[in-house]
Amino acid sequence: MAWVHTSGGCEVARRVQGHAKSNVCVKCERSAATSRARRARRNDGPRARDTTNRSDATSGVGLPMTERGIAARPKQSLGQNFLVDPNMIRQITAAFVDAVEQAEEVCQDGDSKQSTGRNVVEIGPGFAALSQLLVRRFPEMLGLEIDQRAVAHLNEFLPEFNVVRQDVLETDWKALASERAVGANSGKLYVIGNLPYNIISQILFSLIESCEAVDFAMLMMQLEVAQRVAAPKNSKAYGILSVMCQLYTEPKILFQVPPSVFRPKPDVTSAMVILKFRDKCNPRLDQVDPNHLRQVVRESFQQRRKQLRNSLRLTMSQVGVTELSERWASRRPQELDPEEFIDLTYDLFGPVSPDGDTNMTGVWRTKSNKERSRKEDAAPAL
Ligand SMILES: C[S@@+](CC[C@H](N)C(=O)[O-])C[C@H]1O[C@@H](n2cnc3c(N)ncnc32)[C@H](O)[C@@H]1O
Repeated sequence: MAWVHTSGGCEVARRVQGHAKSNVCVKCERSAATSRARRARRNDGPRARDTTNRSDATSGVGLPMTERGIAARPKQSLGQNFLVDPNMIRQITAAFVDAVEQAEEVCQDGDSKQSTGRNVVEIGPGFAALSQLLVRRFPEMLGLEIDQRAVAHLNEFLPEFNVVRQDVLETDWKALASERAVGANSGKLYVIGNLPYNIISQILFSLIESCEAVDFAMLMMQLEVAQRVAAPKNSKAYGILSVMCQLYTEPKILFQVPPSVFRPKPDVTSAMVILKFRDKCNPRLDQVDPNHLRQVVRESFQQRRKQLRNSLRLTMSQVGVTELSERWASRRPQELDPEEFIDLTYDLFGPVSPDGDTNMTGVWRTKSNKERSRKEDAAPAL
């Protein structure tokens, strides 16, 4: 008689009462006996014991792990693709330590006092794949993690790591820097994160809005997004993200990261990117209203194939301009340097009014996780 595994699909084998042992599930074509054996191996078999030690191979700290190399069932809604490959984890942490040392210009002879990492912030440490190693070098570093299960786990098994439960999209980077970066060489934050891909642009914009508080950020992102961030003008990937990131930072793709180093495996290749925030952003940025700059960049790229004289029609009518100047009229947005968007904004709107606000807070970022889920809760089911 045909039967199927029930409860949670074929991974959780629960035999339907009365069916013979040799029966094969009509869905996964695996017998009940095979499923039982797999379950036994997973719970207390030798493979499970082996993989419990996998965190030792990764770090030597030995946080408890499941067979999949992670400490709890990943939540897709929080973009939880955990790093499990020891070599990749070492490569990322080594690159971060190098970047900190470069930022602090630590002398090769070791004369300089090493930072204890009070200004190091990890976004979304999860189950500490990176922090296990980083906290040894930066004992005062801070983790911002939204998932209470991860925070509780780290408090128990990695108590030396200062991690707080927080939505990174609600973080006030300037306040954090004045609290934690005082006395650090640059007086700014060093940020690292393997982040949920669905909020990466929001995080980038929130860091940009607080650019004076951040020295550099080393972030994992989808390769495609990394290429957009670092794209030169006239390339296909050049767009809003490229303009904004390059106006405020010098982005550089460090290396690619294959799906195989994560659990669960994402569908896409990722990349580690470092964004070094500019000490001196273009002084003309202070002469335009950031809301106007945002409007011009967005509108220009909304119809990227069109000449600016056509794509900027709305803004032109808003400011009462009938013709764009020769400098801009027949150009397309991908032909403009990031800095030229400041000039274009200035030409359209004029200087920011003396009582105008050049503070960027809230200009680019839109929704926090809380707002998003509130909105999702309120939305009617489709
Ligand atoms: C891709 S996982 C990476 C976890 C860990 N760093 C690693 O490399 O294995 C992303 C982490 O960010 C956390 N996260 C997601 N949204 C967040 C938010 N808005 N604020 C803070 N952390 C968040 C998730 O809970 C998860 O731990």
